[in-house]
Amino acid sequence: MILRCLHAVRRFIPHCPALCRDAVSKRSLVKIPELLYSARASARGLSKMSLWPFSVSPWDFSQPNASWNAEMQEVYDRYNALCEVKAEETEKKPPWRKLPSYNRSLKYVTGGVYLSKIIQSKARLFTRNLKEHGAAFEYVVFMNKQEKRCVCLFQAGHLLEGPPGYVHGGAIATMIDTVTGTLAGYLVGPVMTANLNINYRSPVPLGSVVVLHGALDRIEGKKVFVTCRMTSTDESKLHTEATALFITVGPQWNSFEVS
Ligand SMILES: CCCCCCCCCCCCCCCC(=O)SCCNC(=O)CCNC(=O)[C@H](O)C(C)(C)COP(=O)(O)OP(=O)(O)OC[C@H]1O[C@@H](n2cnc3c(N)ncnc32)[C@H](O)[C@@H]1OP(=O)(O)O
Repeated sequence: MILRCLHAVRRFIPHCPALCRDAVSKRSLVKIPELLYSARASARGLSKMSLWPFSVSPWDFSQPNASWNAEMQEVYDRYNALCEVKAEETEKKPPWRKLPSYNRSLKYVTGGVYLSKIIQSKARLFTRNLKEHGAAFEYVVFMNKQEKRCVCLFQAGHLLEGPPGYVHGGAIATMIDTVTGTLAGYLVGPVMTANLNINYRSPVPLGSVVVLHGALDRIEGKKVFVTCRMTSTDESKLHTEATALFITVGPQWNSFEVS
């Protein structure tokens, strides 16, 4: 019973590997009181951090944090202000909405209802699973449903280095997939990427802030075509251009097997 509890603790404290390794070895059972004390201490520490998984209200990674540079904060403030602007009298909501973002996104988005409970409990979004703020993907998506477009502010951390001093092309592709996929998913429900075409026009300096502009091109049956441009924050410099095709997927996801 105790072992099963410790295994459960190991599953839910992914950021405490040393404790988990110790906790599941039978030899360390004699140290259980110490381990429990240590687990409590870890829990206290982790609960102050963003990734504590037992938190009642999940951590929203779209909130500003200390790793953001002045430019990221300034552009964020600008778009965030748009989310508070009242639209025409006839419309109740402002046209812009800042999307929350969690490290277990599927749990909290509409599409998650199509997935089995097991998939939901295991599903992670890899862009949101690093402990260190600012090390990799710092981003926020603002959605304009009326205009069927979105913008994403992206600050690239040092772990995303490809060519010396510049962001890796795969990391850029990840962000384009994330932004276009979020837009498609927001507009039509759960989708899978079928095709992604990227033209890299100019390298993105590591640590810099860029803006991704995603826009719906068209919808044809199950196919959702989205375009994306990645530019400097003042839009004077084009970094990448991309087109993406998403295919809507539905309840058949329930038949996915989980190992
Ligand atoms: C409140 C907040 C909301 C949002 C909050 C979101 C939170 C967080 C978001 C993070 C956002 C991350 C977004 C990442 C999204 C991935 O990264 S998904 C992972 C990468 N993608 C994959 O692994 C997909 C693998 N491929 C597949 O599973 C299947 O091939 C697909 C794509 C589902 C298509 O399935 P299929 O059975 O082939 O589709 P099928 O019905 O036969 O074809 C439909 C149509 O599409 C066409 N088609 C299919 N594939 C292709 C292709 N590759 N090229 C061209 N045409 C194609 C077919 O020809 C057909 O055309 P029509 O005959 O209808 O004209």
